[in-house]
Amino acid sequence: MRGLSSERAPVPQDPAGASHPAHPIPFGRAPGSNGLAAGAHAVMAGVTRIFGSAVHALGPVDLELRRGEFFSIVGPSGCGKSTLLDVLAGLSAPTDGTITFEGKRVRGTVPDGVGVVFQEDASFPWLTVRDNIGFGLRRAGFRGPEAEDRVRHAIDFMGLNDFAGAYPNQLSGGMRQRVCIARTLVMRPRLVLLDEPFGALDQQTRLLMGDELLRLWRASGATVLLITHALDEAAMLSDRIGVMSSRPGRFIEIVETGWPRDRTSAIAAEPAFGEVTTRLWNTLREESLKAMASQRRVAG
Ligand SMILES: Nc1ncnc2c1ncn2[C@@H]1O[C@H](COP(=O)(O)OP(=O)(O)OP(=O)(O)O)[C@@H](O)[C@H]1O
Repeated sequence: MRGLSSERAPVPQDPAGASHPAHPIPFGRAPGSNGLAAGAHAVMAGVTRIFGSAVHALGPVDLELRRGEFFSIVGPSGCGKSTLLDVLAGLSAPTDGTITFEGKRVRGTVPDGVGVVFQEDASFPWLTVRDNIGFGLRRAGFRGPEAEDRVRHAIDFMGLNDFAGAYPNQLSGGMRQRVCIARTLVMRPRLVLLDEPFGALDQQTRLLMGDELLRLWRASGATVLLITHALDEAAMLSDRIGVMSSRPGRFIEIVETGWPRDRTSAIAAEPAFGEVTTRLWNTLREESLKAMASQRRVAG
């Protein structure tokens, strides 16, 4: 296992070096099987987002996501994390700067190959688990045996076999979130953006879901960007963690964990895990105090 390393912005350039999964891939393809060279997968260059004339929410931000990596973002509340994700996904236009995904400019719409999972339970209450998971496929015109096969695999992979015909109100919060994740991943995105997907879950379920997310990440070969408030979650799951400043959010440190690709939540028992979380907290503490002080000024 490599040791912890950390650096201050700017973000380094490096090939992905992702290993190929040895088992079947229910949700996607092996890294590189789309014919694209390893390296930068998505790039934000000089990106800012200003709301109206007064709220400078983000940036300037430079970020290079490496193909197949698991990258998490932590930062003080209100620093612009969700704004960054929205802009990267093409859901919101940047005020300045450029975003590219697989070498193409992102403008106005979510590019083909990008999937987004939000914190709030986005399952459709009137559809069964099976139909929820197949929703995007049907909308994209996938029908017949291939679509059915993908949905069946997804249900199986997520351990939802006994609930395929159930409705969301018959499921636990963790299961509903699994349905939402499966619904995104069944589209086989090459870049998955997750905004606090486990925010509403209890600690135990979060840990289990984290392991599941790692399993999916390995199986799909996708690049993952996760936004989280939980430092231990970021430390446990990620290859790299970007720490953002208080608003307007910028990257003040990128921590590289050096975890092996086949890691699980058991990594939390390693001494190096404590080093990662301590480093994150040391950087974040000062920024969180700044954010709280400025919120107090606004309130007062
Ligand atoms: N549509 C909008 N119009 C005006 N201001 C906005 C809008 N969306 C976000 N903001 C502001 O931009 C700033 C960043 O918000 P954002 O939601 O990106 O932060 P965050 O880091 O994700 O917050 P949290 O950690 O609390 O979820 C905040 O001050 C927020 O009030």
